[in-house]
Order: sequence, then C-alpha cells, then structure tokens
Amino acid sequence: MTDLLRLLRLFRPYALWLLAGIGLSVVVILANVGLVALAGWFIAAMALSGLSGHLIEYFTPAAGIRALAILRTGGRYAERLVTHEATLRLLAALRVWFYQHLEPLAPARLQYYRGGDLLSRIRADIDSLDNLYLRVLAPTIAAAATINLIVAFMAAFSVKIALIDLAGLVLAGVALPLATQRLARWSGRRAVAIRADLRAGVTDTARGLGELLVYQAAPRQTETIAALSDRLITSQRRQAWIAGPAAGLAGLAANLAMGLALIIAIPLVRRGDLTGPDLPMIALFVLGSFEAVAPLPIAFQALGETLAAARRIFSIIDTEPTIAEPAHPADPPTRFDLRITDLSMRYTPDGPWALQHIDLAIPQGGRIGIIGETGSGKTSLLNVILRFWAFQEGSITLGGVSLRDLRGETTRGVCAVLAQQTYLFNTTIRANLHLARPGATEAELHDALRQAQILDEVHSFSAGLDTIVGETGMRLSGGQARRIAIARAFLKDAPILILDEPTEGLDAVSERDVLAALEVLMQGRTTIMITHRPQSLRLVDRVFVMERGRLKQSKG
Ligand SMILES: Nc1ncnc2c1ncn2[C@@H]1O[C@H](COP(=O)(O)OP(=O)(O)OP(=O)(O)O)[C@@H](O)[C@H]1O
Repeated sequence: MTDLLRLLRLFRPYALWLLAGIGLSVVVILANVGLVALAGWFIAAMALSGLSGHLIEYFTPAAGIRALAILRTGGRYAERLVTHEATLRLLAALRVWFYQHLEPLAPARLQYYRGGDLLSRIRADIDSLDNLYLRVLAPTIAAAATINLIVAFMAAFSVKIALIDLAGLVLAGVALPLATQRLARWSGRRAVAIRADLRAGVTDTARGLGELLVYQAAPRQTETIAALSDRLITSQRRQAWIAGPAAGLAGLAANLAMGLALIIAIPLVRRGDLTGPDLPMIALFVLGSFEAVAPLPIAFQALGETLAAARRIFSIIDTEPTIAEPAHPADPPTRFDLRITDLSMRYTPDGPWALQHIDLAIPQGGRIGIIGETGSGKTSLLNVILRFWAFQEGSITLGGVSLRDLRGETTRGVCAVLAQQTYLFNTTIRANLHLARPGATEAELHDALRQAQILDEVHSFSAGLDTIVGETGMRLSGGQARRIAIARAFLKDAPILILDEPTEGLDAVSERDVLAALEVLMQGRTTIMITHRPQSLRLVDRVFVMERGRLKQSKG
C-alpha cells in the first residue's frame, strides 16, 4: 500500500492529463452502453410501430444513435491520444527521476548490481509503472464513476433490475478482480524477478561471448538462459491460467445479469409498467454495462507486477549514497595544490583497510608517480580523491578547501581522468570529444587532437571526425583510443590530471606516442600518475610506492 501511495505521489504533476484521460474513458463507456440500449429500443419500437400501424417520431432517436456513435468513436480516439500522451510524459519524467537518484550511487553502491539488472530496472520496471495508470487506475476509476450513473439510470425503470445489475457488476468488477489479484500476486512478482535475471544473463552472455566461446562454456550458458526462460514461461502460463477463467466468469456474470433482468422485466411489460421497446433496451443496457468492468480482472492482475516493479525501483531509490553531499558547499577552489593528511579508508565498515595513514602533498603543477604491487591500494587512492568512495579518517584538501566541503561534482569538475580502460562511447570521434566540452568548435577539436598527436591519423580515416569508434572504441587501436581520450582531457582543460596506467597494454611505439601526448597535457597541471612503466615515470618529479595501503616516497 505504501508503495502504491508513493507511486501515486510521483503521478501528481500529471494529474490533469491523467484525469482528462479518465474523463474521456467515462464518456466512451457511457456512449457505448447508451448506443446499444438506444439501438435495441429503436429497432423494437420501429418493429412494433410497423405491426400496429402507429407512426412514431423516429428522427430524435435516430439522431441520438448517430450522435452516440460519433461520440463513441471520437471519444475513443481522443481517449487514446490523451491517455498515451499522459503515460509517455509520465514515463519520461520517471526515467529522469530514477536516473537522478541512480547517479549519486555510482559506482560505490551500484557495484553489487549486475549491469543487465540495472538496465532492466531503468527500462522494463519503469515501463511497467505505466500499467498502474493505463491498466489499473484509469479503468478502475472510470468503472466506479460509470457504474453509479448506470445503476441510477436503471433504477428509474426498475429498482430490482438495477440491484441485479449492480450485484453482477460488483461480482465481475470487484470480487473477481480481487480474487485474480490475490492468486496472481505471487506469479506476478516471480515473473518480474525472473525477467530481470533473464535480461542480466543475456547482457552478460553478449558481453562475455568471446570468453564463453574460448572456454567452450557457451552451451552451459545457453542452458542457464533456457532454464530461466522456461521458468518465465511457467509463471506467465500460471498468470494466463488465472486471467482466462476470470475473463470467462466475468462474461458469465454479464449474461446471467441480462437473463435475470429479462425475467423480471417481462412481467412488468405484461402489466404495462414498461413498454415493449423498453424490454430489449433494458436487456442490452444491462449487458452493455459490463463493458465498464471488463478490463478490471486483468487490471488487478497487472497490479501485482506493477507493485513488484515499483518495489525494485524504490529499493534503489532508498539506498543512501556512500558520500553525503555537503549541506552548505564551499566555493570551488582557485588553487590546485593537493594535500592528503593521515588518510585511511576501507570499502566496508568491517573490511580491511585499503588505505592507511596516507600523507601526501603535491604543489600546484607538481607531478607525482605511484607504483606498487597489484591490490596495494593505488586505484583506491584515486577513487577517494575523485569522491567516488568515501574515506573514514584523515583529510584531503584542494587549494586549502576540504573535499568534504565540496560537492562531488565540483571536485570531479576540476579533474581530468585517463584510465587504462577510458571509456569511449560507440559513436563518432566528434561526439566522444564533445563529451568533455559540449560547445567545442571545429578549430578547438582539431587543436585538441593535434596536441594529443592524433590529428593526422583522424584525418586519414575516410569519415574523419565522424568515424564511429565502435563498442568501447574497438575499431581504433589501443594507442589511438588512448590518444582520443587524451584529446578529450585537453578539451576539458582541467587543472588536475589523474592517470591510471595510461600506457598499460600498449606496444613500444604506441606507448611512445601516448607519452609524447601526455607530456604536453601534463604541462602546468597537478598530476598523479599510477604506473609501473619506467618510461612513464620519466614524466614525473617524485615517485611514491604503495605497499598494502601505505604510501612511502621511493628512494630510487
Ligand atoms: N569496490 C571494492 N570493494 C571492496 N574492496 C575493494 C574494492 N576495490 C578494491 N578493493 C580492495 O581494496 C584493495 C586495494 O585495491 P586497489 O584496486 O586500490 O589496488 P591497486 O593497487 O589499484 O591494484 P591494481 O594494480 O591491480 O589495479 C584490494 O585488497 C581490493 O581487493
């Protein structure tokens, strides 16, 4: 219930659109019921008038039928437009809302989620939230509103028939949907969870296809995915088993109500309390009234899935970011000397210390190199400086301002990062460069590429700056991708440079090109470089050694 209320609160800004959609649904249902009932009355009245030879005024009912038919068709069209517009606006806003909550959680809090699972939450779970309006709220509210009018109208002819209609509508519109929802809740939740696992599994398989083929593990992975798919089909089948009979029973209730209405109405016609044409009108009206509740069994079944999706989304939204942003952020620093004092950090409250009592001072424009064995804590230090992870003890200041007083965005805004696996997006070189400076002119892009020593190579590609770099920059050589990333750093023009193994995995020639570009980039910027390559260490003033989380200046 709380999840439902939280969801409804998210819908509030779109209340007008949503209400307009519901209003149009009411118009369509009433026009539909009115049309069949009036048509039944009209045909019977014309037949009886033919038999008796009495002429009736048929212009008004014929015009009424035409008007209701137009209202029904036009209303349905407008209803589809408005409800879909409302839903799409809502979905767009929900995605942005979710992303805004997701961003501060990266990377610390998101490391335990699988990539495919997050994707599934962003896409499928958010999408299924629109069910709440389209398939649950709109039909339920429209049904509640129309049932009142329908029963009141019927009571004008016969209270008994009105009560029978009401009983049938309550059975088909409340009792059956509630039973369906109760029965389908479990399989609905299961379906959402299995679908998420399936997506995560398929994403993993696609990403690791190379490894799976090399280690001949593809058949096993296929079996795992097939098993998940079977479980999904089983839970969907269970839902269909519930939905099918529910829809059948709703139809039965409608026909029973119509039959009973006829049984009550026929004596009334005999007694002269009702006219002959009233009989088919009442029968068709009662039958038609069930259109109002027809979508409800499926609506309530969808509720289980929607609430499960909402719960999965709220579980991320409610996660506290590891780093709390300062309530009153300090102004961005104007100097860029970095001082680290007695710094200690660990990833989990009871885990081992990844960094212990680190002291380090780098003057503005100074360059230091850090070497150390794998797992000694080098990357952890960078994570802490970039405010990706929190530190528990000590302090870090930038130009005299504590990082704890700066917004994470401010800190990252003054740093350019070049990592071993700097991410290039699967788009053009131009778009990858614009990431660092969205408004960069052609001349600025060329300048950055020239400084990164890759301009000539980019010009030699047939599409030049519009060359698509491929998934994670796969269509470029390692050295080229690294230099595009350096060009991006030139464009960002940040005063602090963070380099994590910038020449790792490159051959001697590529390493030379990248180092030449880096030498220019490092001019006048405060630089921290993690590397174990002697060639790279030539670019720094001092070298430190990281050993099991402790930092010492190298004697060599
Ligand atoms: N996200 C994390 N969660 C928990 N522990 C982590 C995490 N990242 C790193 N660690 C742990 O912190 C310690 C330091 O790791 P770190 O990645 O900083 O080492 P490194 O010196 O950069 O290693 P490498 O040279 O292999 O990149 C290791 O024991 C590692 O297992």
